[in-house]
Amino acid sequence: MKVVVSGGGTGGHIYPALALINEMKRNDENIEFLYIGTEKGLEKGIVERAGIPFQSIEITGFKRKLSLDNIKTVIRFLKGVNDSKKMLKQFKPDVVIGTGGYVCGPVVYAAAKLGIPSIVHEQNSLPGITNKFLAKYVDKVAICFSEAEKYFPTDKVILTGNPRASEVIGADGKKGKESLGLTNGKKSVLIFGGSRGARAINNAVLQIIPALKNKDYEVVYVTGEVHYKNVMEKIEKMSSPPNIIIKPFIHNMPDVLAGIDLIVSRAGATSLAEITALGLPSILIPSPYVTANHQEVNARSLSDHDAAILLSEQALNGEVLLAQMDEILLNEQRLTQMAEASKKLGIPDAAKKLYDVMKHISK
Ligand SMILES: CC(=O)N[C@H]1[C@@H](OP(=O)(O)OP(=O)(O)OC[C@H]2O[C@@H](n3ccc(=O)[nH]c3=O)[C@H](O)[C@@H]2O)O[C@H](CO)[C@@H](O)[C@@H]1O
Repeated sequence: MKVVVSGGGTGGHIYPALALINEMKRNDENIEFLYIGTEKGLEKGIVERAGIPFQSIEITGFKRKLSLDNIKTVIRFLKGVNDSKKMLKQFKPDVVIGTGGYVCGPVVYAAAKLGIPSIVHEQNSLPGITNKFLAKYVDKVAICFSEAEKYFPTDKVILTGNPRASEVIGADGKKGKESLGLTNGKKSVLIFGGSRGARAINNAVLQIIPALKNKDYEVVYVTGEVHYKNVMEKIEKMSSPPNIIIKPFIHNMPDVLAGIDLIVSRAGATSLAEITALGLPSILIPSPYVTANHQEVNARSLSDHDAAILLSEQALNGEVLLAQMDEILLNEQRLTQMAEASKKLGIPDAAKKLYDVMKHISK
């Protein structure tokens, strides 16, 4: 089988694609892949690092308001469709999948127009503009939250979950802890702001660094690549306690997640799929800067079931964050209750489900 995968911009669209690729490779050793992304998104680095053949097209997203930029975007979209058609005709895939981000627009549209079986994977509970547009042309729309069902044609939509959930299930928590130098048998919390980091979360963490010194738990704090230098400059001026490990980005996230007891993060859909697959309690601070506030909807799907605490960015500060971390991490019963509630929401066999749909449409 030959498969084209396209998805990009941020980790939330790229890691599900790679998890699916891994699942397909495990089941079919003759399978061939081509990943189509952009040069500018995070996908180029992450996909090439994973050793998957990568080609790029140029594309930008639509502005919500009418503008000259939108005309340029339409021109770029049409050029993207043309370039994608050339790549598809050359590679001759049996099936094409888009996992989100602007780049999938021209790639999946081109596939549908060439009569190649196609599918989009929507990670969020509120779909993005690209997937809503593509739903008209593709054979299937795979979703991760039942809340997303109503936005797509009933005969096309199917709940598969997010393939990253399957990937983290098989991860090695002990290895993850060792890779960061965490102590075995000690509780730990991982704080990160999605795949790119979040300034608001960084500011709150900076306020509590001195207070963390007296805590009987360890903290892994991921700043996001672009914020790392700035955060470290501030941290160097205070004395950072030994129970905090600070990183710009974590490349072995499945193993790390499997070894952690509590998550503090944004509410990106792929992170949530990982958290629920492993049954991890979380404090979620949805990004208010995303389309239609979709991260809050994602977060509610966990907090409504007591699997997570939803903390708005407006209410976020160091004191509140520390109090909530203590409330969960220092109370074994609370930790267990939240972990169980989280686990119930996970779809650990998502990768297999999605692969089955792809095999079905490619025949
Ligand atoms: C600002 C924005 O538009 N964010 C969107 C983006 O978020 P974002 O890319 O932040 O997505 P998620 O939080 O869903 O996923 C992040 C992914 O990166 C991984 N990771 C993160 C940090 C790190 O150091 N190492 C690492 O490997 C996580 O394990 C996860 O697999 O895509 C999500 C999925 O469609 C959406 O729900 C988010 O709203």
